[in-house]
Amino acid sequence: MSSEQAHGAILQVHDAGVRYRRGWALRHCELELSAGSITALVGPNGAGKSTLMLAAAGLLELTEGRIDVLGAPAGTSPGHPELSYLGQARPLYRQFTVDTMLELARHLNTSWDGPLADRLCEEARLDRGARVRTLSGGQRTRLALAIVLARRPTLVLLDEPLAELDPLARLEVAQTLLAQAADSGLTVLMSSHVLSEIEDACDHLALLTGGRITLHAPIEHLVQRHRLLTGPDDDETTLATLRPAAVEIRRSVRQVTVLLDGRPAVVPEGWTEAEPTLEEVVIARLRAAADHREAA
Ligand SMILES: Nc1ncnc2c1ncn2[C@@H]1O[C@H](COP(=O)(O)OP(=O)(O)OP(=O)(O)O)[C@@H](O)[C@H]1O
Repeated sequence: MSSEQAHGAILQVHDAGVRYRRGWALRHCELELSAGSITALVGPNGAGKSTLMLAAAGLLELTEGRIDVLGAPAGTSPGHPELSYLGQARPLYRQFTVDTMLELARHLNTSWDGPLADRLCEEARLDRGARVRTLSGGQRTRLALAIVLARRPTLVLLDEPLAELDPLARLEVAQTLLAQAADSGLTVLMSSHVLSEIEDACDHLALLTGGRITLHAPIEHLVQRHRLLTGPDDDETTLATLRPAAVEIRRSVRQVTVLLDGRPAVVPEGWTEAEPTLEEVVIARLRAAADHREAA
């Protein structure tokens, strides 16, 4: 075990930048994942999530900065057998049956966990004799996930693994990832637009906006540290005191709602205080980042 793993940092992204022909997709990006964490990578379309994961998987060269995976630079030849990456295009042979696909994966991977692959396929109710091309999008995702996890990696990078899954399948995949993290210390970074399921599947959230990680925290802390204050929209004096810690101020009919990064010492008279949901915090942060970019 390397010193980085001993300290718990499985993935370290330092000042990473990727520049495509049209400009920077990632810039000054910092992120550190500790062992056994399951992190949701959330951000608007085009924020750089896939780019970050491709670079961490060693499939895309950084223009600047550094990414270390398990203590060695990403992309180090002959690659990291302990890292599994699942991109949005699931890497399966369409003509193969589920069984042949699993057999091939078993031959290609020295650390193949057959019983785990069988259990995940059973859980996904996959017909082992069915050809991959006849599977639905969600079933293909489940098969690809079974193969990725049965390789027994230390770190998995999953690009939108929940996108094509029905609500029950999302829950099952979430439970599988949580169990793997708890049982074998698996570390997961998964991009997702499905905010409602993130709380079931992940314990950390990293927000990627404009090519940088702008927020990274345990989900529990993230929700607890914010407060939603609602009051009359003509109370400009109170609003002025709240503004410095406000992530977002939204006005509706005769009311104003302020999402505060922090807790007010006292709730102002005529105002109510509530704990926001994770979705409210993330949406407010995404809107604030979009407004900031528009104003720039
Ligand atoms: N191969 C490429 N060549 C040129 N530009 C690219 C390439 N891949 C991505 N980009 C650009 O880089 C930026 C980040 O793209 P990326 O796919 O990483 O975002 P994303 O956050 O994964 O988006 P989404 O949520 O839509 O999947 C975008 O502006 C995109 O147009």
